[in-house]
Amino acid sequence: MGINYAINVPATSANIGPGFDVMGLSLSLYLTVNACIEPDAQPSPSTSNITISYEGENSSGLSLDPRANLITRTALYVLECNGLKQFPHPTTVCVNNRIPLGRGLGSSGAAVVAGVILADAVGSLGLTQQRMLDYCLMIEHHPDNVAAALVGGFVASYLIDVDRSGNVPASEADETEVLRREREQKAAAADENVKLPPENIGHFLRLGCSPKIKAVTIIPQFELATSKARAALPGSYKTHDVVFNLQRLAVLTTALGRDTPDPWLIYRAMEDKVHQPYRMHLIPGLPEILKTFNPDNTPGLLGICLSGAGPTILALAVDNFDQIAAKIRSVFDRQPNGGVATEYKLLDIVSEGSTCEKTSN
Ligand SMILES: Nc1ncnc2c1ncn2[C@@H]1O[C@H](COP(=O)(O)OP(=O)(O)OP(=O)(O)O)[C@@H](O)[C@H]1O
Ligand SMILES: N[C@@H](CCO)C(=O)O
Repeated sequence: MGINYAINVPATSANIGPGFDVMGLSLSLYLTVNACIEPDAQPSPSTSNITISYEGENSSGLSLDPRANLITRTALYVLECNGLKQFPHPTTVCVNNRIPLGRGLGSSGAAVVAGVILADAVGSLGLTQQRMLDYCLMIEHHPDNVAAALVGGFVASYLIDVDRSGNVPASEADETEVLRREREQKAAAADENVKLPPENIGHFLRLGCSPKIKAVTIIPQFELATSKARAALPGSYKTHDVVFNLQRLAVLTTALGRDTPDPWLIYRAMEDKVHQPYRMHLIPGLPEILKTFNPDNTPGLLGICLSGAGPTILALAVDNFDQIAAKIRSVFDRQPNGGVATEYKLLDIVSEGSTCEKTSN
């Protein structure tokens, strides 16, 4: 007899053009984590009592060490914050991940959300959604992906400006994710005192999104680490560029929710001067894609942008999905040195966020 938890977390596309670190859309592509514990399971002194298996995207490249794997490492952090040193003994965790890694579809955000929900489930912590978001934000320092993955739909979010580490200056929020992960791993290995997240760090609002809109995602077959794409951004911006984005973002928050989406209104509202211009050199074909396709020459298209930190291209559309995908892919095909191989996924924007279903057998 065991208790099973089936956790489902959607992929997400962050930014949606001007909403850098603000906006996220949840998409019909999932990370699934099945966890099984015995009903009378007890905390165990050793991490070896948890078994992890993984199938799906990049199945050979991820660590199955519970202290290194992002899902279980996050779960351990949340358990430790709540006075539980380990997973219950024995715990088996089976991960099935359909979200490509390092492509701008929120794979790390989904892993972090799954880890928080996993801890909540196996530790019977009773965390509210708001508290879960606090934990997520201690790991993934920008709220756009995790908020959308947690609550679903078209989501705007902001962070309260606090020192999330409890003892590290807030400026470390800007360290690269690779460095941050190294620091967190060292801290975990040294079994330092675990810092509880401050309460209510992240705030979000679900916005309207017309059910007619689908996400055409063109996924280049190379990874781009978010840390690398963030390192390409400048330290300061011209007022004109910030105003350019603010104007568009304000319009975008409402434009996607209209019953009949206005293609040119959305197309212009998805332009950006804060992150995409600085990431062009990392994604061959991106400049041409953003410059070439518009609602006049590409019927059905509403708007086009880099998905998250890239390299995936997100085209929001109401019709002619396959034709739009073919046009974007052809730009990647024509890139020098044999082109850039891509995959195409037509995804729904899902209004349901993460779920956790409990069953006994
Ligand atoms: N299911 C998973 N299990 C364990 N680790 C994962 C999982 N998914 C992602 N990761 C970790 O997150 C890394 C990718 O994170 P990164 O932030 O670079 O890209 P992304 O989240 O896919 O893109 P974006 O943040 O732009 O949407 C992977 O290399 C891996 O270390
Ligand atoms: N807002 C983030 C999303 C990627 O996780 C970025 O563009 O860097």
